[in-house]
Amino acid sequence: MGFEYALVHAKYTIPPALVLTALYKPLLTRVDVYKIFFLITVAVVSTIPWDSYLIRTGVWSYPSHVILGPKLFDIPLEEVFFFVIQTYNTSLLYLLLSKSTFQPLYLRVERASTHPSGSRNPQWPWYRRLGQLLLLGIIGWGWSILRAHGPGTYTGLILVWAGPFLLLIWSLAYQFILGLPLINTLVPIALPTVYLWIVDTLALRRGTWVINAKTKYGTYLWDGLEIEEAIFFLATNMLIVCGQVAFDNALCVLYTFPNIFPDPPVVPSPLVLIKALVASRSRYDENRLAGLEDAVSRLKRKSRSFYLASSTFQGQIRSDLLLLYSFCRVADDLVDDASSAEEAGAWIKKIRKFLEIAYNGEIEKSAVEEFVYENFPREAQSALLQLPFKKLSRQPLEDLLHGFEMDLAFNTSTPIKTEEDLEVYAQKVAGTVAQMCNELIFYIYDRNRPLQEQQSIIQAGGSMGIALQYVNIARDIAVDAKIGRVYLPLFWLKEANLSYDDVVKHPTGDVVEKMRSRLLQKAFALYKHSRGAIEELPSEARGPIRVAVESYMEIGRVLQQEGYVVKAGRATVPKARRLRVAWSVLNQ
Ligand SMILES: CC(C)=CCC/C(C)=C/CC/C(C)=C/CC/C(C)=C/[C@@H]1[C@@H](COP(=O)(O)OP(=O)(O)O)[C@]1(C)CC/C=C(\C)CC/C=C(\C)CCC=C(C)C
Repeated sequence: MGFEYALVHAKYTIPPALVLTALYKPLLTRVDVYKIFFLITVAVVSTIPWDSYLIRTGVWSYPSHVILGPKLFDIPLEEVFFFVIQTYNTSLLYLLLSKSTFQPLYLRVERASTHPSGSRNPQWPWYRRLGQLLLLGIIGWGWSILRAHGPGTYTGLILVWAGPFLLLIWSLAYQFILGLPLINTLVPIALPTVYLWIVDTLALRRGTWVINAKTKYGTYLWDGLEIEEAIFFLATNMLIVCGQVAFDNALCVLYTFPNIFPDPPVVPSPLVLIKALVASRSRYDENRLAGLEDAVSRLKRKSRSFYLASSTFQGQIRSDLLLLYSFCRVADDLVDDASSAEEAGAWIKKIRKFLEIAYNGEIEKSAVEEFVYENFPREAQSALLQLPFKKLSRQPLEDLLHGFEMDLAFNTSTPIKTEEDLEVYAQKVAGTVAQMCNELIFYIYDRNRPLQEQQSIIQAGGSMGIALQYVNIARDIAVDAKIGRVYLPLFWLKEANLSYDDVVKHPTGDVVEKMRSRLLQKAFALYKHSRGAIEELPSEARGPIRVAVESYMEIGRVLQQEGYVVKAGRATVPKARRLRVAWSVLNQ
């Protein structure tokens, strides 16, 4: 009995596990736990028979003075623990590096050239076949050197064992394996592989495990690292990362295409995942993918706070919030960028008509599409058509349009005379947005929560939306003045002996600053009053909603400091500060 092998874990595998756990913990979801657990189970179950065979046939061995003693099918427990901890570490690294990637963008439609829409991505099936041929070749070569019972035995055993798993994963998930950014695939394979090569070099030198001289080539990658060991760690990390990628590929198909999977579960069974992976790629909805692509690029261009927050959401809710943002942004821009009040009014009318037909269960989808294609500019169409209106009630959307109508009234009168008017306006343009975010969250994660509980949380969300809108107004006093708008209540201006036009002409100075602080005070009071409700949301949404709210409220905190940085007339939160805020609220 000895502690040598156990010490390898104490020194080299457990410390990175602890660091990775601490780093990923604030982002961990139920699906992540499921994924890690699933892969560890597959890794342990598939490696035990193989490893046990290697030990029983003497390909490698462990001197009795380096292990604790207990064994499972002749495999020392330390070795079984190795399968668990390696899978855990590599999986966590993959999850960390993949968090910000919006994976549905890497799904590709594949259609036969006979399909009316023509041949999309005709190269993909070729990539699949090429990869399959390569892997079959590797398996065949492994088999031939294994059968020769010579120095290629250990290499052959690795290839014949790992090859078929890789072939299966490749055949199901080659699109993702090829398409995802290398930081999501190559890096989580390469980093742990090189690390384990170094650990292995040290272990082999100390004799913690020993490879039989007759079944190895005797070739070294570097001094002390047998080529077989190098291949083994590379192959196992490839299996873990490709397994994670395949899992994510399945989740993406499941959550992205309501035409194939109308109501997917949050934590799907392995059978459902397989169904998603084998679903024909010709059934992927191209319009849906284009809509998501538009939504991501719109969010990236227009809102740094919500873009950061969106990367902390996972799965279905991330797509739905992106699509909701896209809709709100497009509607707001159509109205804001109109060349006259009449044109803006006409856009509101058309959006209202769109809602009317989209929510009318008796009108065919094709008729709704036709209406949008005929009435809206090309770049706005996907934002309207992809709105997840089945998960949203109609009233907040209608209220949002009322809010836009209040904006239009600036052309004829001053719609915000009192603090109450300001609150009504903020409720319409932002309270409604918060309501819709929360409706989506409850629909996806907690549909069965008693309606009364949902309502009280949604109401608190509405107040939070108002707080965010106050921050928005406080930030944009000068920007709004440039287009002739003042959202500060007329009553406040009169108290300070200012007229509406005074502020339009001079939106700076001590008096305006005082009003800005007054508005921010109101914003922070509402924020403090409603932030507790975030902790009542389903667990998956709490951290990300904190990020969304806090990174926007941080603009308010910046505005309260002297000498804040202004870009394009607006106070901005430096990127490092935004990241710090996000990290700290995720860790709460
Ligand atoms: C994470 C993620 C992708 C969230 C998406 C949130 C979303 C759908 C935002 C829509 C934004 C939008 C364009 C709305 C149109 C009306 C409008 C302009 C509202 C103002 C937003 C400011 O956006 P921005 O700074 O880009 O706008 P301009 O520069 O003025 O053009 C608003 C200030 C409203 C934002 C309000 C929310 C996102 C609601 C936040 C509250 C919650 C999420 C609920 C909190 C929950 C509880 C229980 C308290």
